[in-house]
Amino acid sequence: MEALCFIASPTPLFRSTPQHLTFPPQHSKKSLDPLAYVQIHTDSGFLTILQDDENVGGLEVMDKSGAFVAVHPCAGTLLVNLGDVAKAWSNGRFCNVKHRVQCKEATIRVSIASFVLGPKEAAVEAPPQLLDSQHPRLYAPFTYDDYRKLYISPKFKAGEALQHVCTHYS
Ligand SMILES: O=C(O)CCC(=O)C(=O)O
Ligand SMILES: [Fe+2]
Repeated sequence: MEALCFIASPTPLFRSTPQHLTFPPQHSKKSLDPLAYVQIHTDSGFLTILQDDENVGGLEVMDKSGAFVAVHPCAGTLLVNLGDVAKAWSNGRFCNVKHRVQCKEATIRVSIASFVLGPKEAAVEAPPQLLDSQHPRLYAPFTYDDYRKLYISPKFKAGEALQHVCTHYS
């Protein structure tokens, strides 16, 4: 059995890597959740447009209390969620939702994720209009490529990488 995650072709703002998820989930580290197709994470880019499997569930998003809420399959819909670049650019106003995909059924699960990442070379930084004395800059400017290196580091397993580009003001 297997689950497939097809990902759209790259442009400077729109880029990704194909994933092929097998059933049962296979992990290199025993400490990881054995029921997860995709471990808890935030997406690294600005936003993700997801066409999930219309029949097989498994996607769960974390609410403000830290509890996971299932996103049930809904035919004919797309799901959009914001990622780390959106949170940094908005100076914390947009939420980079934590989510995971749990293995609920021994069957094929197909999802299509399209990632809008961020500028290829320019820095991601909150514009001056979003900053004032009540809202000091929360994140040091970074390029998406540099941030991606931090994001994929094995040190950050659960969507915590963005915390490491905080400025000293926060
Ligand atoms: O397949 C899904 O429902 C979500 C996949 C996902 O979270 C991702 O690729 O970042
Ligand atoms: Fe994701």
